[in-house]
Amino acid sequence: MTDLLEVRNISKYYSYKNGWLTPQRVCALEPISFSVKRGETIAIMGETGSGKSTIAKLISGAEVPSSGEIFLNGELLDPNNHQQRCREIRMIFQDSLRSLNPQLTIGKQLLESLLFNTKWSAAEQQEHVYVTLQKVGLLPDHFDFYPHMLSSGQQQRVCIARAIILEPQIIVADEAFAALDPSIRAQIINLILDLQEDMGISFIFASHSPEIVKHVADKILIMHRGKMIEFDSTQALLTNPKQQLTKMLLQSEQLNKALKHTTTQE
Ligand SMILES: Nc1ncnc2c1ncn2[C@@H]1O[C@H](COP(=O)(O)OP(=O)(O)OP(=O)(O)O)[C@@H](O)[C@H]1O
Repeated sequence: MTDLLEVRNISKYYSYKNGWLTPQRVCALEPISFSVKRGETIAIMGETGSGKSTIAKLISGAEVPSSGEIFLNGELLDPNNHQQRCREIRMIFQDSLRSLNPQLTIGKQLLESLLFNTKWSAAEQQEHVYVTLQKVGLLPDHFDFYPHMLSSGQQQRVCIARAIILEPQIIVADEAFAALDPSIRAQIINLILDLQEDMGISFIFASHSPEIVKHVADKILIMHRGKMIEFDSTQALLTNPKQQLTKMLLQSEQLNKALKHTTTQE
């Protein structure tokens, strides 16, 4: 497998004003570098506030890095070229279900990306939406449904349809499936694995769930207070973690919840 994505020394600082004081600078992410191969799945784990979402937003182009560069197939990605980024790298957000417009039918919402990013005829666009609905396990009839007419699992399938409709090379998901019922979550994860196999998409996802990470990820990146403290294959981190935090994050869901609780109390 060749490197599809290369992240080189990207960092993120936020500035915010605190009353009349001089602006404060927060380091959300210290410079990190890693690469992702075609078809590979990378999980990002870490406590709350460790920088997982920041990495997801920088890769998807939702935020501009303070330093560093990102290369796709060896080509430098321009942080301000949103059209290039949104074709090749798609993001599924934490509150993806709320990102569906309640006033537009599913078909119209899926057509939007095609209108802005392709020169296809209306008939070609419509046909592509039907094919995409089918790929995520929905029916052509769902084209005319409004979001409230679908179950949460079906709505999540629509979010995945929206992510794959432009046939991207990478999907970035930020805790996108955490709110789903466990049985639906399992179906959605399996759907993503099937799509990944069919379409050769690389998948980068932030997650607090060791169960999902162990099931899905080829490699795991461990974050702690804005720093990458470990990055290795899932197997290597399960059998020989170098950091105590890695061990704890990969232990059971219950221990993980306890860890999350103690870190938020700090
Ligand atoms: N827009 C912002 N302005 C100021 N600080 C921010 C901003 N976004 C994130 N941060 C800070 O950057 C750090 C990393 O945040 P980030 O959201 O990446 O963490 P996370 O690991 O994704 O957390 P969670 O698991 O809760 O989603 C935190 O200290 C956060 O408060």
